[in-house]
Amino acid sequence: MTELSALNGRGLVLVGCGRMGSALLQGWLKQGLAASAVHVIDPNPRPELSALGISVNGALPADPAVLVIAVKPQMMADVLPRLAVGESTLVVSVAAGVTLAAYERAFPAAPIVRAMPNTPAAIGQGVSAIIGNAKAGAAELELAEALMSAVGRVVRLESEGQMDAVTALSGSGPAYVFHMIEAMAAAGEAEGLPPALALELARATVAGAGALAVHEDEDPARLREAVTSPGGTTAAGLKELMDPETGLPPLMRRTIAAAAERGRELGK
Ligand SMILES: NC(=O)C1=CN([C@@H]2O[C@H](COP(=O)(O)OP(=O)(O)OC[C@H]3O[C@@H](n4cnc5c(N)ncnc54)[C@H](OP(=O)(O)O)[C@@H]3O)[C@@H](O)[C@H]2O)C=CC1
Ligand SMILES: O=C(O)[C@@H]1CCC=N1
Repeated sequence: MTELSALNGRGLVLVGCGRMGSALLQGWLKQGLAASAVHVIDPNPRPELSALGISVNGALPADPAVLVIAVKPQMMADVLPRLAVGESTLVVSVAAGVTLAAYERAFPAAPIVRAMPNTPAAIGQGVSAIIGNAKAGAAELELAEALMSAVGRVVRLESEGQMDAVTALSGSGPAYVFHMIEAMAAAGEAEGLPPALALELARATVAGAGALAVHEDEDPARLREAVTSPGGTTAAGLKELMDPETGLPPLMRRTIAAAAERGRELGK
């Protein structure tokens, strides 16, 4: 695995240091990237960046090792024409929707990797999918993997065509889970629980179930069955939740289809 300290000589430029950019940056600094090697471009940078010794909105290195783009897709038309890198800089973008072809028009010589992380990256528990363009060889993909591994696990995609579905599933997915916590808590309240207790139980249940789901990669269907006593409470609840017409499967299908479609629109 590539060590991020290897970037300290030529440096890394981060364009957009909002929620995702700053989560990534924290991970990189923990993994040995020197603050003095980081150059952030952001219109409203957090004051602590300069205090850490990071260059903020200053002169950029002529030939950085990596250029990371973490601005909103809608900003891309403004941002890309202002940036220029050559063949020896790896471009990594985490933006939803925006295609490798769009980055290739801006950086025709560069190896380019699209990455799709998610917000658990902020605590090192994200999952990112990556896909590179034709100029991104094994070394560049390994470097992109090292960058995204700093904030969680990484999967490599077989084709860029999978990226909108990935974005809809794992990129947006934490929001669905947070909404499930909200919905479970509201339902607990409706059954008579005090709001704070309902929220505590919902949050702890999702956290515990999530931890169990990744523990030894257990099959979620088996985990579900282990909760479900024949003729018991879970079976009664799941009869509603798993209803093929009105339950979670068709709702999740529509949810992820809508998110993927939005990714395709953002890429146009
Ligand atoms: N949030 C998420 O869960 C995920 C987001 N992403 C992707 O990450 C990207 C960033 O999203 P997120 O971090 O949530 O958004 P944020 O709005 O939190 O971050 C974007 C940052 O870019 C800054 N910015 C705006 N214009 C420019 C510019 N011209 N040059 C440099 N920086 C600029 C913004 O500043 P200001 O706020 O002052 O405008 C902000 O700090 C998006 O493309 C999104 O698709 C990917 C996976 C998950
Ligand atoms: O909502 C969005 O567009 C971004 C991409 C995935 C998560 N957040």
